Amino acid sequence: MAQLGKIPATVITGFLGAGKTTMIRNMLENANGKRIALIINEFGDLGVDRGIINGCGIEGCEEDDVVELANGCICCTVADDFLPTIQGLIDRDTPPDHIVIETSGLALPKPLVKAFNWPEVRSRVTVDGVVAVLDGAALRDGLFAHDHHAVQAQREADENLDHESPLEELFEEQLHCADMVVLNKTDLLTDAERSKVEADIRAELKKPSVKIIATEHSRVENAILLGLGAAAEDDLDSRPSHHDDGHEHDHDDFDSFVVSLDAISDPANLEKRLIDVVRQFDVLRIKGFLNVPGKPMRHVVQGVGERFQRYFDRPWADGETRRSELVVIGLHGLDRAAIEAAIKAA
Ligand SMILES: Nc1nc2c(ncn2[C@@H]2O[C@H](COP(=O)(O)OP(=O)(O)OP(=O)(O)O)[C@@H](O)[C@H]2O)c(=O)[nH]1
Repeated sequence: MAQLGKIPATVITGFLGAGKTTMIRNMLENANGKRIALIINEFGDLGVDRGIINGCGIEGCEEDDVVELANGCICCTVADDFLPTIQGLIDRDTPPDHIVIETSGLALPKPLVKAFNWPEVRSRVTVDGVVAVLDGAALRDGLFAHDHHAVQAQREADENLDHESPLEELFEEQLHCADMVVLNKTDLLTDAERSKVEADIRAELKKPSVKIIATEHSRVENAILLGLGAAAEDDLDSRPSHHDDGHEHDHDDFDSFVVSLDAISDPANLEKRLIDVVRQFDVLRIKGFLNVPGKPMRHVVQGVGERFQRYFDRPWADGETRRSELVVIGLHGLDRAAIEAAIKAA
């Protein structure tokens, strides 16, 4: 048993807003004393996901068990950022029982799995499994279609679709690298839609052994999620990638920036403007926090495409500056000035 004594690491991939952070929160809430360290690969320079996890108040979830990678792309920062981070975790006096890595929704998973073959890491950690979280509602809406002929035909028929979007490719990378697929947001699907989406995913998967688990709010038992024993770092060949020829992906495919706002007294009105922004520009995801005057709690905003959620998540801490900040993530070439103006328009 080559894996004996190694710390298992689970890599969680999935497109923007699929439900990765939600899954991690569930996992921490049900850790049952297992010490789980989290490595979060944020896209953009505002640690929103960290904020959501740290604000959770989950017992046993210690502040220093959450480590954030500074740069948005793991595959380019493996040596400078990721390896030292993982080394730091395993060199602790009490190393974690399990390491969970949430990749940015736009990251390629395979270079990350490859990084576990780095000598000092390989001897101590194994990739227990790669889990792909998928947004069932987005798939139903055909946002990441698998039928390339249809997509191509659609592109040719529609002048607005002339650019070769890298999104399908990224989506395939995540599926092909996965040991388990979590089909999330099934509350938004009918039974027939769910069967269709599952069949589409099954057709795209390369390994018949990969299980597809349908979930609402990313609820999967830890016993199912953790302990897959995949040793993915030894099994790279079964995970085909568009980038296996060494061709680097183009980091300019995506943009992200932070918009700082004044206090927001009417979040519902702001949401309307955000939906307009998503409709007008190539924006994929908007998320962040708002300072609502007169409210003791921080207000979270989460947008995936045109679907927005808002809620008060926790009280502002003593000494914490009450701020309103949103991260906007989209395809390269976002018109930042126009988007900022549209968001701020009274
Ligand atoms: N209706 C519905 N909403 C969900 C479900 N799972 C998650 N959401 C919502 O979808 C939004 C995105 O969820 P997250 O868990 O932040 O997604 P993520 O994959 O971490 O997103 P990124 O960090 O942007 O990549 C949040 O508003 C969630 O509350 C689900 O099963 N059904």
